[in-house]
Amino acid sequence: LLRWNEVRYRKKGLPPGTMGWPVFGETTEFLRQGPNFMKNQRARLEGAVNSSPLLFASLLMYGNIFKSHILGCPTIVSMDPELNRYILMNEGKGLVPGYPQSMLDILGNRNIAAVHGSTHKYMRGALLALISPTMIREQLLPTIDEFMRTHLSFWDTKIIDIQQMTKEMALLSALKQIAGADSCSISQAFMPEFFKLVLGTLSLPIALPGTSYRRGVQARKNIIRMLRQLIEGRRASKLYHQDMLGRLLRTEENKYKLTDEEIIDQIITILYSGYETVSTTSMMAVKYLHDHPSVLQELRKEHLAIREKKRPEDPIDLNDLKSMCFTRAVIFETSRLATIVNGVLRKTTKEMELNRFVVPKGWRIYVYTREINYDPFLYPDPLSFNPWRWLDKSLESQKYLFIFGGGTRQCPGKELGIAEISTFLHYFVTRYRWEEVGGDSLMKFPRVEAPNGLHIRVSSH
Ligand code: HEM
Repeated sequence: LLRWNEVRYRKKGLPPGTMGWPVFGETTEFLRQGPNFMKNQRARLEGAVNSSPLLFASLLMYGNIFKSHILGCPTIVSMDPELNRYILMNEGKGLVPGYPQSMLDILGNRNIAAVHGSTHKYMRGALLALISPTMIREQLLPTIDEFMRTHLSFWDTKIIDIQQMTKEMALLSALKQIAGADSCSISQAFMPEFFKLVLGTLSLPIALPGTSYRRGVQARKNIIRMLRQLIEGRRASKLYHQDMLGRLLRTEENKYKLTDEEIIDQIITILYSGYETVSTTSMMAVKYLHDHPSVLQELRKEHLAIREKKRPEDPIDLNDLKSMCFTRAVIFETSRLATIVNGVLRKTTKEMELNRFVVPKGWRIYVYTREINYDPFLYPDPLSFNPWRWLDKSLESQKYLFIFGGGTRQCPGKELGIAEISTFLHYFVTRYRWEEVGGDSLMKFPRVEAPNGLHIRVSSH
């Protein structure tokens, strides 16, 4: 079977690599070995090149790229920073998002990852209008501030699971930005449905009773029902709402006019894209700060200086946010060292040549960006947690920084996400001290997560 599968995918000019078993491919190895899977494949290729001068020459010239069969699809894995950049910058040449079917089914066909070309441009434009710098300054930041103050109340003298807390925080904060005061009435019913939706997107698309996929599809239906009710209520009441939904519904003041289906998928996009990224970065920042007291001390100094100039009830404003240089550095260093995003998925809409190798139509490309986060030339002593390195602003604009993706799909929520995590850290470090209860394990691949939670004992600062 192994041989048959190799023969089946034998085509002149494909990158080197093995295809594993029919159907399953090398998925088990990929998931079990994680980052080592990529390293092992590369080592195997390097071993093979000794017997093939041609392969040696092509690897030397065309970099780290191999073929495999993972997560149900023939896939090219690219670890080559230059090629990764090229792929991200050239969607128009037939390199479109290649996320799994379960994700597309559950997130909707107007979800940003499901649309290309002019529709993508339109949906992205509509999204950017909601989270522009002006919107952040005038509406989103005040909402985030108000939310964080309350969410972070009464944590002292308690043992909390910071993973659970940051997950709820990311979701409820986004929900409040979307639906304002109405979010309070729906949040309790919304939260469990949303968690089911997320699990469904990460599952195999098997619609049998009891599967995560089926539960995810059902959760999508329930979420659509809740959002439709909200939209109808808003239309009936005619009150002016200053939140994202209010803006989406006021077509007269909006350059981008969306149908109700598009509005719903746009809301699900915002909730889904910012959820795991913001929550996991916040959790890992808490973890790294705990393990590095000198960083925590510097961070706390920055936030206490901001608080000193304010009355307790004064919110964080854009000037405060801009002054949080060290906080921003902590967030970048956390994203880098924890590698919150290992890479992004693309697929080819036609056969093409990449780095002199043939990539057939419909193959996935795993733009694997993890390794670049540990490049000793870009980040000296790459395994140490050193936020100070980001105070040199040129690091944020270097061309191989893929923490927020790149090209036409670069994260539009980057500054919003940073604003949320910074506000969370502000109230967390100025109000509390904490220590880990201990014994919790952390998984780094395929997602960063603490399988049994990350428990900390919190006391007032
Ligand atoms: C620390 C937080 C965040 C990180 C690390 C992050 C990371 C990323 C990455 C790597 C991509 C590229 C995906 C791809 O190329 O396929 C992306 C895209 C995206 N992000 Fe974020 N993100 C963050 C926060 C947010 C937030 C708060 C939002 C909320 C609006 C958001 C909305 C999106 C959207 C809608 C896309 C798709 C853009 C498109 O396809 O045009 N992200 N993000």
